[in-house]
Amino acid sequence: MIEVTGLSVGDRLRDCSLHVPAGRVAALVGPNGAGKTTLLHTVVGLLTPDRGTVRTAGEVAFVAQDKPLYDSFTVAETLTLGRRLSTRWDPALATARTAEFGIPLGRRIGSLSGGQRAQVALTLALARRPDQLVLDEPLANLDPLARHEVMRSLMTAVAETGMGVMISSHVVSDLVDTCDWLVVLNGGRVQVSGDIEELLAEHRMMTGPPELTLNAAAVGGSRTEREQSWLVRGAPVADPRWRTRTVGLEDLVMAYLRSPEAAALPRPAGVRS
Ligand SMILES: Nc1ncnc2c1ncn2[C@@H]1O[C@H](COP(=O)(O)OP(=O)(O)OP(=O)(O)O)[C@@H](O)[C@H]1O
Repeated sequence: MIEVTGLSVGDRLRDCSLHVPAGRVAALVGPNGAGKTTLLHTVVGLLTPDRGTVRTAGEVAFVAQDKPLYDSFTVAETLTLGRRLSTRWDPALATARTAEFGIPLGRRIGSLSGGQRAQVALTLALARRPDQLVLDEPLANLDPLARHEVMRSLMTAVAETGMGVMISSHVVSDLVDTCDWLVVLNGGRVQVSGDIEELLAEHRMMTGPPELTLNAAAVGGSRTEREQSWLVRGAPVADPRWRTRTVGLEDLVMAYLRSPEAAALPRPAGVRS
């Protein structure tokens, strides 16, 4: 569970509120400089906000964007350090994961591939048996195969433990199959926070001839000489001259990012039952 209320950090985060229920796998998406890292650092306690509060339940493990590990340590030494720093350390999980990914315990961290380094960083976090895992761009700089492997192994861990995850990424397609909660951050503000299935069910794309007036709550749209298309939140428009189609996660995220003033937040603000 992550509950953020009225959070402000300089002009990097402005009055952010969101509530991710326990056990959810939340995607945190937004353009460069949106404030994703700042939000995650505040959630895990690395940054003190100017205003607002953060609540998390249980043990929180964080994997930072640059996956800080000691290059001169071997994998075994890295795991030993992890064990010394955690009271909940699961040695069997740590050894099984490194074996599963074919990472030799005697190898120095500095000589690992990007994918192996990501898996060691993830292993260090998972072996602490967290209730909430927070990952800042864990897939950055990884090739498509390694991205898939990291996400697959993460989802296996989630299925086994029921822990909550918040994972930031620029690439929505990496998260489509794995996340069930969406947070869109744009210009330091939370634009969207909600259950992905519910969000997709309550939005639709409406396309119609250019002269029609749309009587619905539109997030954003586009217009050509021949037609106009709008992402609409709420009930579909009854007029049969409008064609309606369901939206995917990428359509939804892009529409909100293009309309920074639009928002899809739970009622009452920031709190879900
Ligand atoms: N230590 C800092 N002090 C002041 N401003 C900062 C600091 N770190 C980042 N910023 C600024 O805060 C804004 C948000 O940065 P942040 O790294 O949180 O965004 P982000 O969404 O994670 O971006 P990216 O996707 O590029 O990693 C940016 O404008 C950045 O330049």
